Amino acid sequence: MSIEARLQLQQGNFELDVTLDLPGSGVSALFGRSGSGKTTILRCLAGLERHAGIDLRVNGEIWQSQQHFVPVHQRPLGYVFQEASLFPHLMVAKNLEFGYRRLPPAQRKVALDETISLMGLETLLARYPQQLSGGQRQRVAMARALLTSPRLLLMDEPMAALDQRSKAEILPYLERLHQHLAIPIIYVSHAIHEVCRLADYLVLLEQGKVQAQGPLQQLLTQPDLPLAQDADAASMLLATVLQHTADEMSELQLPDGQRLLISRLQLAEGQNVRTRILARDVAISLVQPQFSSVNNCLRVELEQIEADPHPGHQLLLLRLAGQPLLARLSRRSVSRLQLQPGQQLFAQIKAVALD
Ligand SMILES: Nc1ncnc2c1ncn2[C@@H]1O[C@H](COP(=O)(O)OP(=O)(O)OP(=O)(O)O)[C@@H](O)[C@H]1O
Repeated sequence: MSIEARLQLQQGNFELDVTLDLPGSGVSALFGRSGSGKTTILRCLAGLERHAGIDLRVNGEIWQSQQHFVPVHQRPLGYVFQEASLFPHLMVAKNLEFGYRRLPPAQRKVALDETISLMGLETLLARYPQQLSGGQRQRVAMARALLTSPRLLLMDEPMAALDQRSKAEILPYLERLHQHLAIPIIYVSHAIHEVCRLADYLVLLEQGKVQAQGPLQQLLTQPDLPLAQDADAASMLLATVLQHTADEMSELQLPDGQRLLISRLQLAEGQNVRTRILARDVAISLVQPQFSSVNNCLRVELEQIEADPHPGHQLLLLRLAGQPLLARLSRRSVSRLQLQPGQQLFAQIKAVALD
C-alpha cells in the first residue's frame, strides 16, 4: 500500500518537480515554506491539475498518467481546506448527510454515528454553520470529508485560520482521527509542532523540490537537514502513559522500559503518547548525577557529533530506547567531557521542558 507520484509542472515562474513515495497508511506531512509547492501537490493528487508530467498511482491503482486520467469527482478522496466550506443554509446534521448519502449504502465504509462521536459533534447537529466556532466548523468539515468514505484524505493546513485556543481544541480530534482510522492522510502544514504531534512520515519541500522524505523521527533529527539546524530543533519520542502521580506528574514508559516524567497529561493510563523535546533542553552527563533537580536521567548512546550553525555549539545525535534524540551542547562541553561516538551516556531532561 503506497502513494507513488511523479509530479512535474510549470506554473508561471514556479516549477514543481517531485517524486513522492508515501506510505499507504498513517499521516504524511508536506512541510515547507510558503510557496514551496505544498498546495500544488495536493491539487495534483486531487485531480485538479491536468498536465503531461503527472503520474500518480494510489495503492497500485493508476489515477493519472500520460494515457489515463481519473477526474476529480471519481477520485475517492476527501479534501479539507484552511477554511471549512460548509453549506450555510443547512444544519450540521444535513451538512454531514450530504456527503454520506451521495454514496450507495454498499460503498459506505464509515458509519455516520461513529464519525459524529469521533469528531465530538453530538451537541452541534442542530446548529447552522454560522452558529459554530472556527474549530467546530473544521471538525464538521473533517467529519463531512470522512463520511464520503474516502480512500485518501487531503488536508491543507486545516488549522491555519484558527486562533491558538481553537487549534489546541481541534488537535486532539486530529490525533483521534489518526489513531482510529486506516485512511491515509496527507497533511499540509508549516507549523512543525503540529507535524510532530500528527505525522508519521515527512516530506520536506523547498522551492518545488523534495529536500528529504522519510519517517518523521528520523528527519527531525538528521543533523544535516534544516530542521535539526534550526534554533528550535526538537526530537519526538513515542511512549506510553504508565501512571499519574499525586504531585501532578505523569510517568511515561519508553519501549526499553526506561521512564520519563512529564507534567501531568490528561490522558488515560496505557495510552500511546508523543513527547517533543527541544535539543537545547537536553544535557549530557558521563555518570548518573545524584544531586540534581533534573527528574529525567536516561541511558543513551552517542551516535554522531555534528556541526551546528552557531560556531560555539555542536549537535549530538543520541539513541534513546531505539529512538533518535537530538542534544545541542556548547563546543566547550563536548570537549571538556571528551565525548566520542559510541559512548554510553546519560541524557538529562527537565520534566517541565517536555510537551
Ligand atoms: N495558478 C497559478 N499560476 C501561477 N503561479 C501559481 C499558481 N498557483 C500557484 N502558483 C505559484 O506556485 C508556487 C507554489 O504555490 P503553492 O500554493 O503550491 O505553495 P504552498 O507551499 O502551498 O504555499 P502556502 O504555504 O503559502 O500555501 C507559488 O510560487 C505560487 O505563487
